[in-house]
Amino acid sequence: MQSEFWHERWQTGRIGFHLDRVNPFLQNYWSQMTTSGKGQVLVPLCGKSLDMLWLREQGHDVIGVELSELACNEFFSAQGVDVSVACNADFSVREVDGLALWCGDFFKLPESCYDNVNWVYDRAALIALPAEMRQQYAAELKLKLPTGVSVLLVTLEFESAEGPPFSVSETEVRALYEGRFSVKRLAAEQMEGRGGRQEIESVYLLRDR
Ligand SMILES: C[S@@+](CC[C@H](N)C(=O)[O-])C[C@H]1O[C@@H](n2cnc3c(N)ncnc32)[C@H](O)[C@@H]1O
Repeated sequence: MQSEFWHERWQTGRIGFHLDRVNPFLQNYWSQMTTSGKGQVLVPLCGKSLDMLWLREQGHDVIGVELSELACNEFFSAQGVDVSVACNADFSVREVDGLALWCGDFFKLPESCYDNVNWVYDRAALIALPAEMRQQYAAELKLKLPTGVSVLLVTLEFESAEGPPFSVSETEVRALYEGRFSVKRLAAEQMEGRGGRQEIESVYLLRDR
């Protein structure tokens, strides 16, 4: 999936993936990720998701990573926050009150960004990528995340090979992550998706072994 595809989606406002509310799976299942206090949450391919605000409200520091400058600007302007932009490696970085948005290619994120990560929240990141990139994405996380990290992963399954979003089965989640994490499907809900097709939205808890 080329970055141009996503830039164009943001420029033309074709962002049907964006929710104007906090994802209910996050609210319902975050407590299963964390029993101990506050920490840092990495949100890969974050768009301008309100989920990051919710995580911040729980007292966590948040690092979002997003390709689109437009998305990053819209995230802060929607909150009426003026934010300055700094440069770091291949990224522009906006940071306010423990919430940092790193704007650039996730696959080029400096290793130091992983140093203090306690949890990862992935909603519509893995499923935004075609099969080969999903492997690279999971490999990146397995390699760079510090010991003890857990991941809350939200995926979609449906009868089509087209995407994004791409259908990702439980079998694939296990194949991608079981090398390092135990994988538990916490819930699955059937829903009507694009064009009325039947989709299953699942939430997984991945725990470092
Ligand atoms: C399907 S959207 C999901 C956004 C967000 N997680 C949400 O729940 O609304 C995928 C996002 O990933 C971004 N993206 C795609 N490839 C990326 C990459 N290589 N690095 C960083 N962001 C990327 C896109 O611009 C898009 O905003």
